[in-house]
Amino acid sequence: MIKTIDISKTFKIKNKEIKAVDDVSFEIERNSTGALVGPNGAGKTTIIKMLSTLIIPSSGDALVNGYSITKEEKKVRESIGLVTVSERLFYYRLTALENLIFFASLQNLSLSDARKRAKEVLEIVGLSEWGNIPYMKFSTGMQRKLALARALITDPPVLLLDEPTLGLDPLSARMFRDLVRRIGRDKTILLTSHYMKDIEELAEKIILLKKGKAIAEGNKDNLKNYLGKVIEVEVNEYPLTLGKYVVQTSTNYYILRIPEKELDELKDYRVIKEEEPSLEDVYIYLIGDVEDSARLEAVRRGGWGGRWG
Ligand SMILES: Nc1ncnc2c1ncn2[C@@H]1O[C@H](COP(=O)(O)OP(=O)(O)OP(=O)(O)O)[C@@H](O)[C@H]1O
Repeated sequence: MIKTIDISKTFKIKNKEIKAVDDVSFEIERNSTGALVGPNGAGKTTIIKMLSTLIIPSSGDALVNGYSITKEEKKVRESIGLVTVSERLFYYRLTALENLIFFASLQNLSLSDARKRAKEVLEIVGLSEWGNIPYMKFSTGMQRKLALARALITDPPVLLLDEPTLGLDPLSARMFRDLVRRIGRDKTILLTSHYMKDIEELAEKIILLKKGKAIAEGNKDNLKNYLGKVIEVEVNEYPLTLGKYVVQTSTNYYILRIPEKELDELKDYRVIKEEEPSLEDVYIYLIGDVEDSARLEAVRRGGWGGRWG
């Protein structure tokens, strides 16, 4: 189980304070998978870092596998496996197996036990045949699987995965998701991702973050029901506030994919189709804001003209 209780983190750079995480509370039940979703800078990685005891919260606390991240750091570390993409996780010249044996031996395993466990985790992630290949020859997909293998060495009850499919091609990402699903049956997992496919397929609970705050939470059906139907419409003009719903721009018309409940914001429109919402629709509705719309519009048009404001 993972439970955050009014957790906050403020970074100070010179005289400026950045509230990266602002009073966030959520719970991921034991042996289920949760996902933190939100734009760049929303605070996802900061939460993962606090849960893995790499940084200390400014206030609040969290329980990981029942242990407090502020009072029982050692127990928390023993309970988690962490997969991130931002650091150099392995020795480039060592083989996959040598790397894993090295990390397993750091867990107080004898050399023969470390070797045994390294082979087991390689097998779990489907890299057995590649054990004797140096890490530097690994593709991004293989590197990510090896990172997962490393996180599994101690068979931790909790896995924290920070953007685990970043940079993977669609097939590798699909295989990685399948692996996470298989491993996740008896683990509590919290992941972050910008890919709605990851969230759609893996997360039983979704926490939407924006500017450090949790702005919505639920399973995908709750969130989709909350949004209601989406309608694709063709319009000649639209108010700036609806810019985030534009999916296609032509010389003399726009196509918007807009929640039904916001349709009356439009003056004239021609309905193209009506659909159940996707998670991406929910994300755009809850996360995209007016500043984003203005930015998007500027990029589309290469300027600032031709719309209501
Ligand atoms: N060590 C740090 N020192 C100062 N500011 C930081 C530090 N780490 C993160 N921040 C700031 O905190 C905010 C949240 O960052 P964080 O990396 O948690 O966002 P994120 O949601 O993971 O974004 P991304 O999707 O880009 O990975 C950002 O404004 C970031 O610049």
